[in-house]
Amino acid sequence: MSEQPIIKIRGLSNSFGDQVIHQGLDLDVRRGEILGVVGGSGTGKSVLMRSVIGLQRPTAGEIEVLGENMIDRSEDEAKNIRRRWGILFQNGALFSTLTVAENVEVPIREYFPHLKPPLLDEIAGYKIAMSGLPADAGPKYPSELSGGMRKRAGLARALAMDPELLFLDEPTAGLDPIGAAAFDELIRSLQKRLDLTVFLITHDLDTLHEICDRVAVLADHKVIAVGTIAELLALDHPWIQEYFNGPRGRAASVNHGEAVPG
Ligand SMILES: Nc1ncnc2c1ncn2[C@@H]1O[C@H](COP(=O)(O)OP(=O)(O)OP(=O)(O)O)[C@@H](O)[C@H]1O
Repeated sequence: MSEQPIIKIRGLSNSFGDQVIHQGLDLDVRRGEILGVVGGSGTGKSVLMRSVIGLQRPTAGEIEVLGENMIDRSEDEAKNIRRRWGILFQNGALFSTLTVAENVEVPIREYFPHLKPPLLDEIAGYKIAMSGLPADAGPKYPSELSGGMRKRAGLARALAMDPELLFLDEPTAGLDPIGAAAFDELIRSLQKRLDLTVFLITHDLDTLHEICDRVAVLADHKVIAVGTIAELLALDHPWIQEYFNGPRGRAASVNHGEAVPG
């Protein structure tokens, strides 16, 4: 794993009216890692992700993604960077009037408008299979799929353009524990196979233990700590201790065979 950050955030501030969300937030995401982002509800995890992908204009700060400055880019420049990442939004954000295959084809058509259906279908079929969906999922509409299958369809679309970077917003939310564990496994295996860097917002302690290389903690308007779970546990911050060392945190540690302090 290289030390060169694939996402570099410095001095990021975001506010809505009087409500300060981020102030002076710094964060590096290293190439090839799965970085988990955690924090209490409303601490601004989604706003952080939206800032990085250019959907939220920060009030101050610098954001570099894949070596490119993300602030004040022209639409053409932004489009060129966007094709290098994939995003799985919390609810899957699939177009309900398109089939799964058509959903996967949306970004491909945007960048390669001249590709003909046989090739488009072939690429979509490949991404659908890669996401662990059966081949017969392609012609189905999102409403015909289970929640877990919809997530996989969203993932297939996120992978459509062979991204280097994947943004996942609470990918296991709403899945049963077995479905969530299977989805974790899928993310880990895809990350290895495709050499992806993953920015992953989650509340799921099992996901953090199972697949995250490092975890960034949002509190007090910034990233207060980033490291492995063992490194975070060594810190004396009340939220971190409560989160990882509370009853659920301890159960997750035990389930993953880690030593639980005191
Ligand atoms: N477009 C917006 N306009 C005004 N306020 C917003 C906007 N987007 C987010 N907020 C506010 O910013 C705060 C942070 O929101 P965000 O969704 O990033 O939190 P979060 O950490 O992802 O929370 P959760 O864990 O509950 O999903 C919230 O108080 C939210 O209401």
